[in-house]
Amino acid sequence: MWAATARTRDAIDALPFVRGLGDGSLDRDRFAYYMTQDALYLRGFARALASAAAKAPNGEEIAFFAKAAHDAIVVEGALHEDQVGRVADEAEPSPTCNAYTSYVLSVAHTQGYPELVAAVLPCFWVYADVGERLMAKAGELADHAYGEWIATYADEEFAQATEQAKAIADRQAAAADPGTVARMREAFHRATTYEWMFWDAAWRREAWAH
Ligand SMILES: Cc1ncc(C[n+]2csc(CCO)c2C)c(N)n1
Repeated sequence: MWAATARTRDAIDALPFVRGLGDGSLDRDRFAYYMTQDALYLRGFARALASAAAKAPNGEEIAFFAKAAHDAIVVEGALHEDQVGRVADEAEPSPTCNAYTSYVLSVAHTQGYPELVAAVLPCFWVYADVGERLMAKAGELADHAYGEWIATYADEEFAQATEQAKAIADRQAAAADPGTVARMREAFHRATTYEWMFWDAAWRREAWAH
């Protein structure tokens, strides 16, 4: 599945937003827009993770997704408050933020556990992948404008959570019928594309036309 998204991942690395995050040259306004949209995304995404916990077949996977839902709000929420302060209650999700969260929530509500696992996997995998790559290039994080962001996603514990999410998806795919596997691939691919769109939207400071 990961191999099928190689083009999208190359496109993510090439995004001006991601390059600027890596070398510290990204302007603060675009970063603040991204963090505000991300806070709105995390609230919806945490609900999808909680749904995955509700659908999970065993205690280990219930605990994994329930902790991921918790971390999406608490751990990443702390990063947000450090970086941009509390998100204003009146902040409105952008079209892309709305589309991505609505998409994962629609999978949560209309499809099964295997498809939902595939839909939430890029959120872990893309961020661990980008975090690791930016870390390798970043040098001393204390002197880096976006060091705290990079440290959050290059973290070893986060890498382990990503491995666990991949293992769960692999087990589900191995036991699934061909129709379910096809829907898992589609969900994985679409969510990976939404990850690209999310950064691109922040670069463009995307807004609603009306
Ligand atoms: C657009 C967007 N995509 C992925 C993440 C990363 N992320 C969100 S929730 C979660 C699981 C619990 O930590 C992870 C890894 C993000 N912040 N913003």
